[in-house]
Parts: sequence; C-alpha cells; structure tokens
Amino acid sequence: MSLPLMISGLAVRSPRGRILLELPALAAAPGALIGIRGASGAGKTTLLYALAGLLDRAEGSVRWGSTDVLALGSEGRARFRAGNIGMIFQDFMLFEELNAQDNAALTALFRPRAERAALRDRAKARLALLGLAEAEHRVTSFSGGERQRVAIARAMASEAPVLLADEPTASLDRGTADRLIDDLVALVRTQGTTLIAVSHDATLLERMDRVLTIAGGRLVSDEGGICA
Ligand SMILES: Nc1ncnc2c1ncn2[C@@H]1O[C@H](COP(=O)(O)OP(=O)(O)OP(=O)(O)O)[C@@H](O)[C@H]1O
Repeated sequence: MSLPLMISGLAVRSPRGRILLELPALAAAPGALIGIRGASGAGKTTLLYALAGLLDRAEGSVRWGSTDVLALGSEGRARFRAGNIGMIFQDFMLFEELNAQDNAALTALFRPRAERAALRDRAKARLALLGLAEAEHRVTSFSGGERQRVAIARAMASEAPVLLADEPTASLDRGTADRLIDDLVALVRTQGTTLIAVSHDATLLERMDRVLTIAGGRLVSDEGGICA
C-alpha cells in the first residue's frame, strides 16, 4: 500500500500560543524521498511529529491517503502509526528490557499472526546489514550509534508505507551512514515507500528527490533535489 500526503492549514502552537509551525499546504506523492533541512529550532522535528500524529494540539489536517491523523483520537493515531508509519526518531524509542532483535521486531506485535515470522526475519537481516551482530544483547549497554541502528532496523523491517526519520545518520560513522542511505533509497525505490527525513547530512540530502527548507516555523523553499 502507498499513501499520498496532503497537508492543509497546519498550525502548531506552543502552550503559550506562539506559532511553532505554519504550513498552509503541502502535498507529496507516494514513493518519494523528501529531505527537510533548517537551522536548529526551525520546526523540523515539530513537522515530523505532526506527520506522525504525535501532537495533541495542532490545527488543520494532515492526510495520509484518506486518513487525517489530526482528526483521530490518541488511540486511533497510535493504531494508524503502528500499521503505517516507521519512525526513526532521535530518542530512538527503544525498550531497555528487550534485546536488539526483539526491539527491531517490535512492530510484529501489531501485525496479523501470519506476518510475524517474516517481519522477525526481516528485522534480523536488517540488524546484520547494519553491522549489529549482537542481536541477543539488551540495548541498555548499547552506544548511541548502536541504538540508532536498532531503531533503523525496526523502522525498515516494518515495511510501513511511510518512513519518518529525524537525523537518521547523526550517530553513525560515515561508512555506516553511506550504506544506510543506499539501503533507504533502495527501499523507497523497490517498495514505493515515502521517506521523509530531517537531516543536516549533505550526502543524504543530495540523494533526495525533493528538499524542503524550514525557517522560523515556515516552509521557505521546496526544491526538487539539491547538489550540496
Ligand atoms: N512543547 C513545546 N513548547 C514550547 N515550545 C516548543 C515546544 N516544542 C518545541 N518548541 C519550540 O518550537 C521550535 C521548533 O522546535 P523543533 O524541535 O521542531 O526544531 P528543530 O528544527 O527540529 O530543531 P533541532 O534541529 O535543534 O532539533 C523551537 O523554538 C522550540 O523551542
């Protein structure tokens, strides 16, 4: 399944009413590689959170296909995310008491029984591809880069139609980052996934079909790919 994105009248405010993000309209076809760049505090993570349906207070609509995630209650948003959105976020959202393999295969819990074994196999293969052989180790002892790779393996193994990533290469060495970028591009090209990645990594941004620049909570440029 592939999901087109349609944003309309999106506005996110701080609890005191300050505008953090204002995006009157944005559309993205499925199967696109979209980069988001901007200075610290520009609103990039806020946009990713809005796209993932992780914000409780936002005006407007964020439609993935026919689903407006802003119109759903928290349970509905969680269910939609589990089925449709793979997330590689900066806090990695790992479960400390689980090992790397179980963390990477976590989305199997939300899948029909018949799909679970294949998802676990994909998670294992992704961990190996990302150079994490210690799949049986609990993530508590892992470094930042190792934790990031577990989160990436989980998001990619889910084969969700949408992948949202916040600085996916930030904790990785250049070689691992380059392999990851190749893998993400291949996934998008073969599966029709939509990848939206916030990044400062020029190598990653160069590989995107489209790069959005956010400044002061607003979209200030929308380029069909850049050469950094
Ligand atoms: N809950 C909140 N309450 C008040 N202000 C907030 C809240 N969340 C974010 N902000 C503010 O919103 C603005 C955008 O933050 P955001 O994290 O989206 O920026 P960013 O572009 O991702 O920055 P960075 O590159 O540093 O991660 C910042 O000024 C931040 O301080």
